[in-house]
Parts: sequence; structure tokens; C-alpha cells
Amino acid sequence: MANAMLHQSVGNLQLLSNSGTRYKVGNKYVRLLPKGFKLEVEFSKRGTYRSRERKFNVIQASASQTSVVDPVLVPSNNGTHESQKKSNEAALILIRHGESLWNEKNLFTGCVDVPLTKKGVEEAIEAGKRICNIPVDMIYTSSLIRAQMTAMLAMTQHRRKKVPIIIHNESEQARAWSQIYSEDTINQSIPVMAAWQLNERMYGELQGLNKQETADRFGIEKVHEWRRSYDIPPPDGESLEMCAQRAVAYFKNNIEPQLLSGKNVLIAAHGNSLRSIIMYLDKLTSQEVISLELSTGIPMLYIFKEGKFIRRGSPVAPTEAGVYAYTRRLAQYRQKLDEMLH
Ligand SMILES: O=C(O)[C@@H](CO)OP(=O)(O)O
Repeated sequence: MANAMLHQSVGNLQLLSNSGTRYKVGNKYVRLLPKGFKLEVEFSKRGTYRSRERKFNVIQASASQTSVVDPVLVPSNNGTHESQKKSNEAALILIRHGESLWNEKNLFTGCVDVPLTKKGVEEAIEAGKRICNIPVDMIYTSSLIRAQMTAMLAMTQHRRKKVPIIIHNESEQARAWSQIYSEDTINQSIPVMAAWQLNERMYGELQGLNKQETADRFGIEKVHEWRRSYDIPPPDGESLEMCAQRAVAYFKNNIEPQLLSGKNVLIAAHGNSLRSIIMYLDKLTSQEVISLELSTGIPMLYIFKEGKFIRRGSPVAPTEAGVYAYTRRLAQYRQKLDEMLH
């Protein structure tokens, strides 16, 4: 029997069952979709959804074993009780991408899609070592290669050795052509969702300019205002406030429901998209966020518990133990990994 958790902010999802499938939509209790039934779910912009189960032709289903759009398969022993227990706590890891070729050259980058330098690759691997004992069930990255490289390189270090797989939902064909037909293989993979909403703040006419030369030309104060103020956009670009509108909305609509259902999430994104998300998580004011700076490749850990985000430890300590105060659940996960790998 397969298990599926359906989630999406807006649009329609369909689940076909050819062998009986337990499913969960949002925070709803787990239901069984009997063999030969089809579930249709319609998600509205307001965050609500309507679902209905209908009979369908089983031959159609056998062509694609369990055809789930955007599936997040949960372990098969994960019944209602277990998922309720799980929803008590979830880990959230945030990583700013490693150094990019334009960070190295001190150029405004924004939404220009620039890869990592060798140092950036090493930073991502180092970040991976720091989080190798923390559970990761879902990964969110921006649509930019520097964030995606960082997530993938970091995951090469993870002790659980699940395979991160980019989910292609951009068209029906992309969805159909990237289906996986083994439940075991799905259980050994981590869905990676790439979203433009997590992209770096769009830097407008500063993109590609040298930061030092721009400060020499327009003055340090003006450039600092463009770079760090909350609501003043750079010429033709996005202010942090504008960036927050899309990044935080995406976080609330897509990532928070995952955390609520007990999924442990890693987000690999950018200096300013993450600053805006941290502003939301830490309830920073528009004054306080001005002085928030994120280093490249340093993972930050939050615990989501009872609807609250709790920051664990300092992200800049030199050792993992110093960085992350483990919760009991994280310590248990680590112990399980130790047992499994020795
Ligand atoms: O150039 C950029 O896209 C960003 C991040 O590197 O710059 P800033 O330091 O101004 O946020």
C-alpha cells in the first residue's frame, strides 16, 4: 500500500490508486483511497481545498503505478497517530548559497544566474558536514543554480544518504516524464522543490555592476541604503520589502504546511530572500533587519514547535556541537543514524 501527502498552494492535483493508497491532504486525517478510485483535489488561493473521490478505469492506473502529482511519500508505517506525534516538532535548516563567481568579483548579482566558485563548492560541502545528522525530508531552493548547487553539494555529506531529486511540475509532460515507479526508490529520495519566489532580490540596474565602483559613484550611504534598507528599492529593482512579499508568502503557503505536518525542511537560498524569511521567523522589525547579515554557506537551524519558530544556537560557532543545541528528537535521530551506520 502506498502513502501520499498532497500539498500545493493553488491549482489541481490528482491521485490515482491501483492498489489502495493512504493519503493526507494538508492537515486532514489520513484516508484510504481504495483500488480503482481517483482523488481530485482543488486548492484555492485562500489556502482552502476541495477534494472528491471518484471511481475510474483501473487499466488506466496500471500504466502508471501510483500517479501522484507532486507526491511526498511518507514511510509506510506512518499512520494517523504517528503523523500527529511527528507534527509536534520539525527541523528547519536555512543555508545561504556558497560563494558565487560574482560574489568573488564583488558584483551585484540579484537574479543573474551565476554558479559557485571552488571556494563556494567547498563551503557548501562544509555546510553539509554541519547538518549531516539533522533529518531532511524536503528541500526547497530558489530557481538559481548557486542555491541548487549548494543544496545538492551539502546533501552529499548527509549520513542518511537519501537522494535529492528535483521535482518538475512546470508542465504536465515534465511531471509525467519524471515519474518514479518504485515506492522503495521514492522512500529513499528527498523531493527538491525549486521556486523562483526564493530567488535573490532583483537588483535592477545594479545587476552586474561592481559594488565598490557603485559606492564610489553614488556615495557609500546611497548604496548602503539600496543594499540594506527595508523599503527603498535600488533603481528598477526590488526592495527587501518587495522581496519579502513573494519569499515570505511562498514560505507561509508552501513550506510552513510541510513543517506543520512534521516534515524536516532544508531551504537553500540567498542573502536577501533569507533575510526576509528570517525577519518573519524572528519577528524582526524593519529597523532590526537592516543590520542582519548572512555569511555564505553557514547553515542556521530552527525548530518549529507548537506553531512557533525557535532558533537553536549560534550559526557562527566553529563546531557543530557549538552551533546546534540538539532537541531530544534530533538527538534520537542522530543516535539512530549511529546505530544504522555502525
Ligand atoms: O549581489 C547580490 O545579489 C547580493 C548578495 O550577494 O548583494 P548584497 O550584499 O547587496 O545583498
